Amino acid sequence: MAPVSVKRVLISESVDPCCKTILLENGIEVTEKQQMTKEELIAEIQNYDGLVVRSATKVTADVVNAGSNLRIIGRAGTGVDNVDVDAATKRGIIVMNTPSGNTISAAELTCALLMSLSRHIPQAVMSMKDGKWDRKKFMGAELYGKVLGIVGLGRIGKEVATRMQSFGMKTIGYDPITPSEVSAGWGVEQMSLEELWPQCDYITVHTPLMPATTGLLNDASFAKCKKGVKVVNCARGGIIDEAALLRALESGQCGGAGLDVFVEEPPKDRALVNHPNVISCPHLGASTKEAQARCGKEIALQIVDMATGKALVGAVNAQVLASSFSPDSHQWILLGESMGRVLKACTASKEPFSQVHVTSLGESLKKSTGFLSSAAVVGLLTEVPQKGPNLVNALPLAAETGITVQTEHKGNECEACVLEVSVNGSSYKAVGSVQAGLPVLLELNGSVFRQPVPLTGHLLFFKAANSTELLLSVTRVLADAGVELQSFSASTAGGGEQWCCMGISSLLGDIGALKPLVKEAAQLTV
Ligand SMILES: NC(=O)c1ccc[n+]([C@@H]2O[C@H](COP(=O)([O-])OP(=O)(O)OC[C@H]3O[C@@H](n4cnc5c(N)ncnc54)[C@H](O)[C@@H]3O)[C@@H](O)[C@H]2O)c1
Ligand SMILES: O=C(O)[C@H](O)COP(=O)(O)O
Repeated sequence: MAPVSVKRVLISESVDPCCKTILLENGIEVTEKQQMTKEELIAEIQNYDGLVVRSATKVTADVVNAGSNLRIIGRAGTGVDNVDVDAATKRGIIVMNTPSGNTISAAELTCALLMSLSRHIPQAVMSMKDGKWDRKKFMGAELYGKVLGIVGLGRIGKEVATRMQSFGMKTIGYDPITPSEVSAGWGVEQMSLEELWPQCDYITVHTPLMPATTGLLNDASFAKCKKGVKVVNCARGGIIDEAALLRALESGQCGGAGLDVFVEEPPKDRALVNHPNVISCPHLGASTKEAQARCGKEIALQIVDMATGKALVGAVNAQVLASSFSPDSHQWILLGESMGRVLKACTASKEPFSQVHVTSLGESLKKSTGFLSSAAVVGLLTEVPQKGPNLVNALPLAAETGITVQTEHKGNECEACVLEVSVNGSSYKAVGSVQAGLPVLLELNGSVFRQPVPLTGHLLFFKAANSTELLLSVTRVLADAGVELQSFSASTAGGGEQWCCMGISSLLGDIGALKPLVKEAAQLTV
């Protein structure tokens, strides 16, 4: 992928200073502005091509759309639920995060909340500060031998499990994606939620917030738990339904809750925070020097790597493009885009395409089918290079306009890209490759070029009856228009007609001058 130009970055939250230092060292201007209102952020964002946030900045569709120059939104941390990723994708903006930088810190806070719940440490501290010496009130229970249910066995869930096992807890869990054999390897027996709820003395949730996990612990699931179960949420507010939790605390069904996150942050409704059996923190899971240093450094390096075309790491909305950063992928991307543009120009019908089929051929292109199809769609949707969709938003935009894009890979001796499009029941096809480091067209609508056509500069394509006069007549039209002929390739003649392509010094002012000589003609710049 061509480097994504990032010259000015806005950091809108307290991110470790190493982030700014790394960006500055790599020639990227940095502005730090914290606690902006939504309106201030909308007014400010148009001046930047990069934005770095944590969880407090709400990067809504309004903010994304106001960022007319925005190319990258970097999340120095894990959750991207404060970023409208769909809106960013539609605008061709890459969203990236640093998901492992704060894993240990979030896991340690979870363990601290579990321990505090078992021994009422925060409540005892408050009572001491209040001048009391109350030894009876804070009778606790050992964690040793108790059952901890872990819902979500990803990075943090795993670290919590191994730490709490050292306290002698039995760890059971549920995760729809992490295989049971994998979690068994770190001591977590998996089971269905129905089986899990009644066994747990403690439950901790470590999933992302999404429709399937919103209200995962609700009135119905609390009812299935042991009376007095204690729960921890260090993931996202709303995974444990807050109203159901309050009801369970009041009835005693829930014996205590440790909360680091809330549906609304800071929470205006203080009922949970003020409940005597609730201990809470103001979203401190990632607030350690180490986690912040890691996340700040990682997001800065990821932005620099992307801006220099070295690698795309941590993208949450453009993973398919990660392989587009390999050294020789750039020419294949240019090929895909150019083939798209050629096919669009040389398609008799000017109706929008309904179906696009991209096939990559050759073992070395196995991982390139994703970005080749995005590149081809960019070419099909764009008249002028660099203006319009990019590799990030091409496929979502195609889907939005009703174009079906299919991709396929076939093992083959030669590397090539085959692009087929359908419009109004007719199909058009181009075949291209990269030869000697240059994108070339090999075949157009069934006509195979005798010499591969270099896809660069201004190109004039025409289809005409095979005749010796043709070339002379066309060059005369070019000369009359002051246009120089730079290269020429013709296809083998099929049915007496052939496709020809001329590299020309500039586009013809009026392509209509060729009409009496040819059956079809199109010119474009690639
Ligand atoms: N409190 C904090 O400051 C803090 C810090 C870091 C991360 N977090 C949050 O912690 C959560 C976990 O982070 P992580 O890095 O471990 O993420 P992760 O992606 O590594 O793990 C999440 C796991 O949840 C599982 N999952 C998805 N849907 C599920 C479902 N319906 N039921 C059960 N499991 C399901 C996934 O398969 C995955 O294994 C995220 O919400 C993240 O935003 C909070
Ligand atoms: O998802 C995360 O990384 C955590 O919730 C931390 O958020 P923060 O960076 O705002 O502390």
